[in-house]
Amino acid sequence: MTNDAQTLLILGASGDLTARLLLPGLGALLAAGDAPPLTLVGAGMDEWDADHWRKRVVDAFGDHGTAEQAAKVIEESTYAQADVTKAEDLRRLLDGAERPVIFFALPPAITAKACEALTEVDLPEGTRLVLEKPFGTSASSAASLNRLLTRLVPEEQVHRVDHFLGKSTVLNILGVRFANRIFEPLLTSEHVESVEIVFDEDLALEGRAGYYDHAGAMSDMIQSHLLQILAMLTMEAPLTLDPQEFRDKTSEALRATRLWGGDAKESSVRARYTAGELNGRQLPAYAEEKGVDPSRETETLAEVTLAVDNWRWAGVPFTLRSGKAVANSRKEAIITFKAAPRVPGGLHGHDAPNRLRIGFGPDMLALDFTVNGPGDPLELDPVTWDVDFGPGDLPPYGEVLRGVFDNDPMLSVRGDAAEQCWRIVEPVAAAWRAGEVPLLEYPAGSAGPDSPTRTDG
Ligand SMILES: O=P(O)(O)OC[C@H]1O[C@@H](O)[C@H](O)[C@@H](O)[C@@H]1O
Repeated sequence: MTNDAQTLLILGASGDLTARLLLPGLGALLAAGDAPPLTLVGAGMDEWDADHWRKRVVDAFGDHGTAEQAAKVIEESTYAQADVTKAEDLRRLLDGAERPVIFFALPPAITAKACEALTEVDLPEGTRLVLEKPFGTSASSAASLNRLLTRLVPEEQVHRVDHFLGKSTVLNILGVRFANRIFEPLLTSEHVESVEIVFDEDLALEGRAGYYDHAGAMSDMIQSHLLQILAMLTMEAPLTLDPQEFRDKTSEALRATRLWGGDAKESSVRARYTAGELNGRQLPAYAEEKGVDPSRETETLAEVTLAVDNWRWAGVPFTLRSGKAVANSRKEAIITFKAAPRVPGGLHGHDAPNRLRIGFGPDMLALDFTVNGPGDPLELDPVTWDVDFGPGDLPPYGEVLRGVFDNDPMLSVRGDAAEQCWRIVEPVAAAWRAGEVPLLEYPAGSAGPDSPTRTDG
């Protein structure tokens, strides 16, 4: 941890992201004693006084707020009403800030305007820019935003946040693959039949129409988070976790990734939930949720099958899927191995595939395989070995902020990777816009629409 004093300036301080994820992550980091001496400044359109802002911070920090450094940060924290798309307001906010971290907790269009305005401001030494997903809305808008950012600070000082990279089991993929000899030699097209990366949630829209109705499941989850997991699962071993080296490897994997079979009609599914009951809650149809424009045809569940077209993975389908309001929600990467080439005659009874599963909530690792089980010694039975990791020391936003304060961009998405992620999903988005893939329906609280690629279990 660096001991240089820093200022965390949150643009969009009154928003949902700040209260729900960013401040709780900061509180946990401060309570863990892992943050530098910090000044916290909130800025937003709302006319708040400092007391109102501090109360929001206290609420968001929860129990962490009583830790010594957290209490000090709260006490000294200030709030400024500002139009963050105006250079004069940004200049005022940055006046006297030490090595500022500017966190854009804002929608993409406002972030782009705020960055534009920053080109007219002399940025203090050591300024870092932290941008939320979605980073742009297409490969070309992401490329323009990247060009704009290079006019502000060097790439190592740009942190494109993907909080999935701060999740402990996502980071655990590195240890599972590259610190063991057991799994890595099997992770090739010779042994792997298929891979699924599934993040189904029992959460529904939860009042986020303003953002979600313009994003939909593919931009919200697949284009960002699930492609990052795919990159971690398919990358070659980095020499070190030096950010340049690590991100070269993940970018290389993304560059090899394209739509399976090249036809979105065959390789994608889109759907949205209708009314239903989920965990005792009656949910309205998505189209009837407050703030939703039904004519937009926003999907609440997306599934895309991809190929990672390189020597190691050619021929293995990778299916990425995420849905809202799904019952028994699964959050796992499931690597399904090919069957044993031949089971000796005489062994009988069970032929379920071997699987390695990496869970992203609950955080766990499991291996499903076949043994001669109890009873009849020649009858085969399935067994599962699993490891429960429990939560990481810090919530994902705590990890992300630790990287930013330490000037370590490893957990942030590099500019070229952000463009690649859009490039991968664009043929699907185009086919959806053209109506080539039907928008299916599934009742909230069901398992989602039927999909030929689906593995239940
Ligand atoms: O499970 P987590 O860590 O909250 O992440 C899932 C969330 O990730 C966010 O980035 C998405 O915008 C949400 O729609 C989603 O619910």
